[in-house]
Amino acid sequence: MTAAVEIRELVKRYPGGTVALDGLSLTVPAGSVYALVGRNGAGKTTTLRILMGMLRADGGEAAVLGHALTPRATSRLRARIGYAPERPGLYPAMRVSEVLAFARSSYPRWNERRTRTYLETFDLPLTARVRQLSRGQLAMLSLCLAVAHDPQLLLLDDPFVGLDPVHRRLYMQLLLEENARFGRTVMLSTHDLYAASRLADTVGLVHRGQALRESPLDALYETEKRVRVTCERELPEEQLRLPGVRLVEREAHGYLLTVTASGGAGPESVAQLTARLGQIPGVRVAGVYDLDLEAIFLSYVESPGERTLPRPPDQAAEAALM
Ligand SMILES: Nc1ncnc2c1ncn2[C@@H]1O[C@H](COP(=O)(O)OP(=O)(O)OP(=O)(O)O)[C@@H](O)[C@H]1O
Repeated sequence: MTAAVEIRELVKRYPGGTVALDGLSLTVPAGSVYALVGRNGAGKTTTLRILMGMLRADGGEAAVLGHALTPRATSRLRARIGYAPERPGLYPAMRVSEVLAFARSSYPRWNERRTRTYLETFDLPLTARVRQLSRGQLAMLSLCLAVAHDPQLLLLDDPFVGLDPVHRRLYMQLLLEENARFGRTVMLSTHDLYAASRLADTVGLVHRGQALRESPLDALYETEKRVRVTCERELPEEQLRLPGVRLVEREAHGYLLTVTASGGAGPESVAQLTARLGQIPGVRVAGVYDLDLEAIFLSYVESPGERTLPRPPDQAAEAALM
């Protein structure tokens, strides 16, 4: 089996008309740590809930651990999936020990020793009540619950929210260990692009219910670059828009280009693309720069109007209107 999750052309419409998924296709390789990233409302939670069988898609197909997602399959698959939802729905009055006992009764397999070790690692007292737990502590308890039954696949929805940097690092170490030692595939949605870049080997960028880009992280760094060009004379922007050039920004002595190599009809490598740019009369390539995951993310999903804050109302103009 090569894919732990395979999603093809998935569509989900909510009552009221919101199209949350608009033909989403993704492949999560078995054994990978896969980060699903995207803006608020991109469709990440919807995707994970469909994979858990908590929501029905309106179109398309999905397969989890080699099984097509039918209502019968999902109830059986749940024993093989560890799910940590965005907002864990635990009874506030229950103690941590009671939550564990309740969850244990639902699974034939349960690794009590490891669960206890994780609780200790996270300093989670068994006697605390759910309502006394902070947001970060709830996230950690949620992970303990998700891994306790030795699942093959972990689906974690925004797991780092509320974690302090020390706990976030511990949490990431545990995930990497779960992945490396026990071969669990981890698919997580997150806005924490630092964590995603440290953890994930594959990234899926979802935008408005569609996959904008899906790639191994190494390949993403290799193919997404910024190129600074200087121009001897005034040059229309359009001349720089070669295949593979996604964004063109004006600078003092030229332009800053955001480029993607190997993109469809684009060039095969960044070197080829810069060579072609250098052949444009009057253009000199001054430098090629790496991008981190956040910069890559922003270059795909940020619209130009969002880069500047709205201007405060002009008081003089307002006064003149009164
Ligand atoms: N129960 C619902 N009823 C109606 N619309 C919904 C419902 N749940 C989600 N949506 C809408 O579907 C879209 C996708 O939501 P979803 O929660 O999947 O996004 P997300 O990528 O997880 O966002 P975030 O990063 O903010 O958690 C959004 O426009 C959201 O408002």
